[in-house]
Amino acid sequence: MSSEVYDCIVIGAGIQGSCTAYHLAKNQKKTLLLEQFVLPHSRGSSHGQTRIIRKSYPEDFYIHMMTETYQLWAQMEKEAGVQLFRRTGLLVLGPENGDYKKIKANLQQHKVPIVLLEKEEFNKHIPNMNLTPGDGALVDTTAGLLYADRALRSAQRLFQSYGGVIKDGQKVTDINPGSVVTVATASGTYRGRSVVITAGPWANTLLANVGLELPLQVVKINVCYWGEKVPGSYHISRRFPCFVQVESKESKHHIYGFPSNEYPGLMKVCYHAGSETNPDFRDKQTDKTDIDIISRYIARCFPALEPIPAVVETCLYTNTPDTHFVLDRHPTHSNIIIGAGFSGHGFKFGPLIGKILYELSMGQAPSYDLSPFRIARFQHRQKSAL
Ligand SMILES: Cc1cc2nc3c(=O)[nH]c(=O)nc-3n(C[C@H](O)[C@H](O)[C@H](O)COP(=O)(O)OP(=O)(O)OC[C@H]3O[C@@H](n4cnc5c(N)ncnc54)[C@H](O)[C@@H]3O)c2cc1C
Ligand SMILES: O=C(O)[C@@H]1CCCCN1
Repeated sequence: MSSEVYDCIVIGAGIQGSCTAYHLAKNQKKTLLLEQFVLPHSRGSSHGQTRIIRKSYPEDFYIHMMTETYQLWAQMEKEAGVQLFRRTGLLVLGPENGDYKKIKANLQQHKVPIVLLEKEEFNKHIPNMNLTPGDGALVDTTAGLLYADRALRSAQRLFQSYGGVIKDGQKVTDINPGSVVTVATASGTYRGRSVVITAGPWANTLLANVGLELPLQVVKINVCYWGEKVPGSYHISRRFPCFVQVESKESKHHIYGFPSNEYPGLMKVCYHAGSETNPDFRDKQTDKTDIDIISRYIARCFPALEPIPAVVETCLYTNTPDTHFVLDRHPTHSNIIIGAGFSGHGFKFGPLIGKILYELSMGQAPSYDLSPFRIARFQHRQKSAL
């Protein structure tokens, strides 16, 4: 074992761990970032070209957090000298009385600039798309997309430029709590005054080492790309926005997509649900119900797309029962910090999550009210003996 003691060891180099490490090193903390796979990799939740960034949430606390998050992304863009955010607007659609109504009211209450689209003028703004009768439609004009792979690389590169150390290809196999925490991998043992666990779909595997089990469900998401019948019909350069259909005839779960940009002639449209999986054996899943749901939605609402996917990739969600994140200290070891359960919507918050986990790991008061994110909310479900 090396005699070196880090201020913090971050386990897991997805967007949350990489952003946490970035804040730590930027604040002169001696930090080690450990990753089980050789970087970059596509087996967790943070790979792929794009993610939606938006204030369109029904909950106040997420809108509130997004104000600073946009600033932190802009700051990271500046430091990295790389474009990470592209404003496309986000088209939000759904039956007037459901979640759509809550999102609209929340955006209006928080004075987020939006444009309400009446059905008569819908196609003037959004060509090649059919608005479902009875659905409301609005555009959150501040929203857009994040270049995800680039953002992840930028956080890791900045972390290293501030003196941080990344050791990839090193799976953590044991964690021994104490005032100095010992973390073991097959290649070495490391010591840190604090540890942040941001292990994505593997969170519970790691937490078992510190006597904790959270009610997390790992879900495989099919990331589907659909061919444009006329290439360019939904292209980003034609100002087609990102969209979220919050509920639809086909499903109560979101269907969401991005303007075509990543692969020429293809538009990414996905379903916000999938089948439960084991992150180490996920390719055994063959359920295609989700793809059928998107197909039917596309046939009905996107007349200029082929309703059969041209490319299907995979990505994992780690869901909590209420879909809110876990941002907390370990209940008995206060220098072990947990960031988990990002439930398919955590990427956009990366730099703010990183700041919050940094604050917790340094024993500081967090800048936000973390009550929606506490482990204690699962008390009745927890299987741990704590
Ligand atoms: C298809 C899809 C679409 C999404 N769309 C959006 C969106 O539009 N907007 C949005 O905001 N969010 C979105 N999300 C959610 C977002 O991408 C995730 O919330 C986020 O990437 C989670 O990051 P993470 O760091 O927690 O997990 P991960 O990226 O999985 O990182 C965890 C890391 O820990 C490592 N690790 C695990 N165990 C160990 C160990 N024992 N030792 C060392 N390392 C370990 C893993 O290898 C992994 O690299 C989407 C997710 C998916 C899958
Ligand atoms: O976090 C987001 O913004 C998207 C919305 C749709 C579902 C997937 N995640």
